[in-house]
Amino acid sequence: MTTVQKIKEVEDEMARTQKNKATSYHLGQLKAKLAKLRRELLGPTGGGGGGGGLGFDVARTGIASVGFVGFPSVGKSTLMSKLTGTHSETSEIDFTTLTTVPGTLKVHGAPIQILDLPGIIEGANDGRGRGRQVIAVARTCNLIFIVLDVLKPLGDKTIIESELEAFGIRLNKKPPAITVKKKDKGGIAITNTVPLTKIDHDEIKAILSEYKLSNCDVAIRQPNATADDLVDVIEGNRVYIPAIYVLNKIDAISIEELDLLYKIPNSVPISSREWLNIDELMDIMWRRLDLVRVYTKPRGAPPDYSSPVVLRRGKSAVEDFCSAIHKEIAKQMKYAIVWGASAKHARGQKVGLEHVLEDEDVVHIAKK
Ligand SMILES: Nc1nc2c(ncn2[C@@H]2O[C@H](COP(=O)(O)OP(=O)(O)OP(=O)(O)O)[C@@H](O)[C@H]2O)c(=O)[nH]1
Ligand SMILES: [K+]
Ligand SMILES: [Mg+2]
Repeated sequence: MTTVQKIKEVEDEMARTQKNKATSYHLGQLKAKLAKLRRELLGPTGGGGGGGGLGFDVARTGIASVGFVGFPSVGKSTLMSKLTGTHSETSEIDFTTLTTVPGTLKVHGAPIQILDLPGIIEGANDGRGRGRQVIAVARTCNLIFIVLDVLKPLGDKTIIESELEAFGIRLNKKPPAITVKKKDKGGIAITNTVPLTKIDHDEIKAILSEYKLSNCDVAIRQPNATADDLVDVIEGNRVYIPAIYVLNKIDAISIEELDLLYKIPNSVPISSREWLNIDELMDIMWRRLDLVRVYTKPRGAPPDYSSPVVLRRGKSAVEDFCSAIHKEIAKQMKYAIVWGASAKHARGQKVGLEHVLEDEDVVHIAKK
């Protein structure tokens, strides 16, 4: 039996099994089995095929990247070409784009790389077409645009989400607040600071046993933690990426139909052909990228607001700011003065290399 067939078998058995007290151990086992099979499938020697990385290795530029994922002919290339001015072939024929086409877009002084990708279809992650390569590129992006055709958005949305999920991508989600600490002896100890509503001790034990974890401390601080959350923590190779649902081709529907579509969370209706509502899309893109702009203030001169140093959240300490300018600057720095949201007072605050900067802060570096 191939890995794909084994996955199908486990999925079928899960669908047949009703969740209740008596079945939770069994369901826990099945969920862990499924995660292991998927890992096998997606590994370097995975049975899924899909070809090598040909044409998918693009030079990564810019401070952050946005990948366009969607079914064929939803308008990904039309949007990417118009946004970046880089030509990417468009047509009414499916699978027009056959490789990753990169373009650059400057937003609030920050160069953002836009990656137009080939269309994917159901079964992409088990090797159909170039789906696996597309999803592998999406895994490395800082933000994903899931582009949907407004004439058939909901079915497509579910399929794309599950293809990305199966590849270990978690959309619009934070890593679960669960820790699993291995020990040499002592068996299994489960503690929870929140009530367990979606998982019970039997299911937790089944999952641990499937991963041969017979001595460990499990601590659950995640409200409504699920078996899948626990499996994600144990597997450990998940990526958590923000996603925006871009509902394209609104020029083809009525205002009444549009009102219904707005109810999809994290969605933005647009028309890439008629260039409608692109401003809103850009605003939301900027917010979800969550970048930190820092303005440099030379001694005795006003700050330079024209070209910010752009940093990523989580890598926005004064030290990161220094290395973004020149690798020697951190060594030469005596202290920095910071004005803005991260500073304690409006007059400016004297800080060191470890101080974390906020968006639109102004920084002066005093040298030794
Ligand atoms: N009505 C309408 N048609 C659009 C819009 N955007 C794109 N299209 C049309 O949809 C078709 C597909 O557009 P593409 O940009 O090639 O779509 P794609 O998603 O890149 O397609 P693949 O590369 O094949 O996956 C073309 O005929 C476009 O002109 C839109 O906003 N409204
Ligand atoms: K197309
Ligand atoms: Mg295309």
